[in-house]
Amino acid sequence: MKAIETHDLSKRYGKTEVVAPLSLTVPAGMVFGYLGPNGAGKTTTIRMLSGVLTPSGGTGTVAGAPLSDPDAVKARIGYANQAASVYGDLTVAENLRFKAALYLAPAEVEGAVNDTLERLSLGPWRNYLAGRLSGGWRQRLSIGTAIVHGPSVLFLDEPTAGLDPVARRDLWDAIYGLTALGTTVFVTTHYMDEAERCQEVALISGGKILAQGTPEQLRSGLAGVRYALQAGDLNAALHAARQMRGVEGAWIIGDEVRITAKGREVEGELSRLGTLRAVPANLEDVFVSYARAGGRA
Ligand SMILES: Nc1ncnc2c1ncn2[C@@H]1O[C@H](COP(=O)(O)OP(=O)(O)OP(=O)(O)O)[C@@H](O)[C@H]1O
Repeated sequence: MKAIETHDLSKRYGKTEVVAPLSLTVPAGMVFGYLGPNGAGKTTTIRMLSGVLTPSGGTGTVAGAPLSDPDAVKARIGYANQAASVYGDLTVAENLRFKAALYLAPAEVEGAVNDTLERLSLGPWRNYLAGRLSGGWRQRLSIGTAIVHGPSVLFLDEPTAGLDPVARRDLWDAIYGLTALGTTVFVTTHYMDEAERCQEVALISGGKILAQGTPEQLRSGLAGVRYALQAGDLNAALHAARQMRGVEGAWIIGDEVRITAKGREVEGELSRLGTLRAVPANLEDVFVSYARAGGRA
């Protein structure tokens, strides 16, 4: 079953096409990553798919509801963004109850609140003021308010922005937990390590999808070879590598120079600069490669 399906969905402001005709299919029950640089059109796409922004063209269905019926879409989806929209002067349970009461019959509210507390491990914080929660737990509550009415598709717009690495990891565990009951999670992120955790990703740039597939499919489909180079003078090694024919790109990561080359011919020349080893491609390599091919380095 498809959780999201669009045909040529687009958005323009005046003459500027912010989202080019987008035909996207997201299977139900997975964590789907929407990955792209600032201004790529991620938030605009999410807002159209959530029924809060009217598309300029195209059609689509989300959780079985047509985008032409935004109220039906809104009733079936949840939406949380990086701003962690919760009321600081209400407790965790009160925040959930407030949101649930907007959508559910009075008799259903308390059960929905308790389910949500359990699904997100928020039980111990039930009577805590939301304003006193740490950033990670506040964001978790924000996700709770987005799922308390039982949507089958959840949109998360950069949910981990500004969180520390431990809070990010914990939040991702919670996001995964949501798919256990069949919720589809459509999440945007800038972080490549988070994209690796998605079951499927779409890479977008300039409002267009550059590639879509599982992280493994995208990595294995990449041309060229990649190396990590250790050298005494990293800057000198970086500049020397960049001068070589056959080297497509080089940059410093930590205490190594990471190099993308067209093929293995350049290996001998590179190994004269320091200790060289071949390394597997990651999603960042995939993204850079597609962005270059699309004319946007
Ligand atoms: N209301 C608007 N009027 C005109 N242009 C807009 C409007 N909203 C967004 N844009 C432009 O559309 C483009 C895409 O914006 P969008 O917020 O969707 O990108 P994004 O991928 O979510 O970026 P970020 O990662 O920075 O949040 C940007 O160039 C932005 O300036």
